[in-house]
Amino acid sequence: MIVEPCEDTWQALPLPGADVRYAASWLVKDEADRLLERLLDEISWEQHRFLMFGREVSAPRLSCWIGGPGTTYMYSRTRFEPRTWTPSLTPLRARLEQFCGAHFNSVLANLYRDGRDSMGWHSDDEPELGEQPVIASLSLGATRRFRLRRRVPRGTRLAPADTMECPLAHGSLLLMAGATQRLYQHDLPKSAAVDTPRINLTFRYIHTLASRRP
Ligand SMILES: O=C(O)CCC(=O)C(=O)O
Ligand SMILES: [Fe+2]
Repeated sequence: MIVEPCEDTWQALPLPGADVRYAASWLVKDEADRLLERLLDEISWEQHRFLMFGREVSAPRLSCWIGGPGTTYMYSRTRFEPRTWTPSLTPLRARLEQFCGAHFNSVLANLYRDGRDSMGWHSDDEPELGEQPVIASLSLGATRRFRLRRRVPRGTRLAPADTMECPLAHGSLLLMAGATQRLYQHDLPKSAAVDTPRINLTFRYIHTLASRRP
């Protein structure tokens, strides 16, 4: 499938020290609709399990880690071997590389089946992503609340006003670059009112580190 981004411009989010940009309708609605249908079918959705406080837990969403050879990804002390690129994702990756001026060799696909699925606060700061990762995040389906907040030392209180919210619309693209992961965390909270699915694709570049853990 050829994905033709529509003309759009970046809107920078006012987060000191970070580089976060949002393009509200990177894909026109028809293309976004078709891509959502294709990906629901094409991706082999799995429930990832990982360690949290020493216990194995199931992620509250379905996921699939996709990439080329050597793009093994470690998070929460769990190792994910990549699945291969799918027919819709290959041309999409090329378009995104051109639009963002960056290389991507992998993508984490997440499927939030409805508003009960979510993702907790985290930064995408694993060593294999490098010092200043460029992450392109494409959203399809239900609009969900994406939040960002500054990383602060443990025990520091943050006021509600310290959290910025950016609803991610069907066909939108969010780019996180520079010091964003080092300085900020993000999450996708549960939303009781949402009863339709959403797919999010975060395109990344995995560096092969000589010192990687086995
Ligand atoms: O679903 C989203 O918009 C966020 C996904 C995310 O943060 C991630 O995959 O690391
Ligand atoms: Fe993330």
